[in-house]
Amino acid sequence: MDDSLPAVDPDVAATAADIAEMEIRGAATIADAAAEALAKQAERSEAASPKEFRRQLRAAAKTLYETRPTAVSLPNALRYVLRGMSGETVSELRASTIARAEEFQVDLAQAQSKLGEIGSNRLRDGDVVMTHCHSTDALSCLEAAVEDGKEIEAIVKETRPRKQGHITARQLRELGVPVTLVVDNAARRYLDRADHVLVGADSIAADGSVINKVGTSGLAVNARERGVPVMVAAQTIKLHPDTMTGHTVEIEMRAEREVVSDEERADIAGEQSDDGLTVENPAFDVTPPRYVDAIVTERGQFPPESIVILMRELFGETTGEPWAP
Ligand SMILES: O=C(COP(=O)(O)O)[C@H](O)[C@H](O)COP(=O)(O)O
Repeated sequence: MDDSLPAVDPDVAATAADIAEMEIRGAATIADAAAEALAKQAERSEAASPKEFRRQLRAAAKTLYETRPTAVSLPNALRYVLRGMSGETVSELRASTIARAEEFQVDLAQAQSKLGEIGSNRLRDGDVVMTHCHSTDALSCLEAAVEDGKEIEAIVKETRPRKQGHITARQLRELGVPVTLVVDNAARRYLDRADHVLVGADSIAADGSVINKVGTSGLAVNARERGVPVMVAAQTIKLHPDTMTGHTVEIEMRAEREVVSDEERADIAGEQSDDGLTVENPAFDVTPPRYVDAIVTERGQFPPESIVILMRELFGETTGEPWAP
């Protein structure tokens, strides 16, 4: 990678900052914003040569890529747009990049609604669904079920430390779905009332492991023990091609202030020095495939163990950094 990459457009820098600070969050939304940012870089570029244009786009992709490490939808989106950048002149390169980014955004939205229809077929009238975090793919399944006239109820886990469950609760209420909001620790008790656990994914590994908001794996283990099926709603943009060649998915560690304030930390430390106090804040965890009943994509639903077939078909042996030529 070239160290002397040019500065990026201020809007690209702003999008990157919003992703890092989680103003823009959730794997599909991040992918959509990244594609749009690349289009903006292309549109605003004043590059004097095709070579310079390509360097600017690579710089923009690198800036966006370095924001958060776990959701593979981000590098998949960047790779998709950059691979569509073609032409001999700056204006051809610009037009092809913008068109490719738009195509990506349209496909993303269509895939989500297709996935929603497929996922909703698993839900019956009167079902109670337990959710974790906030996933637009999971919401799409619930929305399609409601549009089909099914009465659905939801038990929504709060999802500490950032309480994305509140976003889920609000959106479900907008759909008219009755919501019971519970703290994460109450999930096992409320699984007795649930017919399904429904979550999204940030990445799906080749062995069918699901990487999603921390707390998903514990929920899935408890659901298996209680006999409640676990359904993962994940567009194929969440399939992690590098895992086909043995790479693991990096789990993002976030700031300890999301868990304890400075004041709370000082209070815990009391009279002691706080040297011996460690606060860890992993944002995601890994749910092994044996706890997952179905991965629902826009291409149909799959048992987790067979997802690698779809992954190979869609991504071939693609690996490497998204801006690699
Ligand atoms: O774990 C999260 C969000 O984590 P964060 O809030 O840390 O980004 C979501 O379940 C997935 O990203 C899927 O979301 P979607 O289905 O919208 O892609």
